Amino acid sequence: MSAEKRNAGYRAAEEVEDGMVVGLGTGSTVFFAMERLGKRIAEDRLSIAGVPTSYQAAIRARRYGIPLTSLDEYPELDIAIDGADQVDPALCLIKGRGAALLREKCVCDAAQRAVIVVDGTKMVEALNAPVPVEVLPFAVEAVSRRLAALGADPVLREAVKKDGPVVTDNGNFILDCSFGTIADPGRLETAIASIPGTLECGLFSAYTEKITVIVGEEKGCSVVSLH
Ligand SMILES: O=C(CO)[C@H](O)[C@H](O)COP(=O)(O)O
Repeated sequence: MSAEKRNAGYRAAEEVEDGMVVGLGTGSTVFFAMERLGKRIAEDRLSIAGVPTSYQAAIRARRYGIPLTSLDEYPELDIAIDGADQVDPALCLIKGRGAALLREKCVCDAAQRAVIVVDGTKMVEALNAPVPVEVLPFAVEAVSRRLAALGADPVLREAVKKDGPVVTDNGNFILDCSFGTIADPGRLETAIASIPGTLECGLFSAYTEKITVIVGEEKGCSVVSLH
């Protein structure tokens, strides 16, 4: 599995050109892209700045020698590189296993292009994984009821190595919501977004035109886009 992830990440790093400002996603696959970018900075004098989507991404980027900046400094990014949990044939995504979906969506929205790095197990005919929803703790019960009315059975994500719920980098909770097979991701995303107290959900259905998916294979990778 890590060979596939490495191949996808390394290939994504080749999409980055000198002078670019790069959104840096969260997760094990995108870290390979960061590792490669760090190498290009050190060996090829690549000059870039990264906008990290989480504390974890920021820590990794620093370790690899990638200079960091912010979305305030650069509200428009040249490119974002990120992972995903599922990708459907229309290039709609489910993200958020790492609970970084809110900043990841801000960065994806701000980027001219989004390069999504996955292994082949993430490519599905229809999205059916639980959708993470970032929720204001104040409203968690009310939001939970509204999500249940949409057909989910929301589960408050529990932390590992900490008692109680996961608290995101933004101070919020995560509800993991299984909807079964999602027939219309855009419609569901809009319905979830309309619930007061919901910050974001892990459905990414509005960026299909600017997304390129790099699917890592045992040897090499394949590239999927709608254009
Ligand atoms: O959305 C994410 C974090 O919130 C990740 O990008 C997604 O979960 C993929 O992670 P990995 O590359 O480790 O499989």
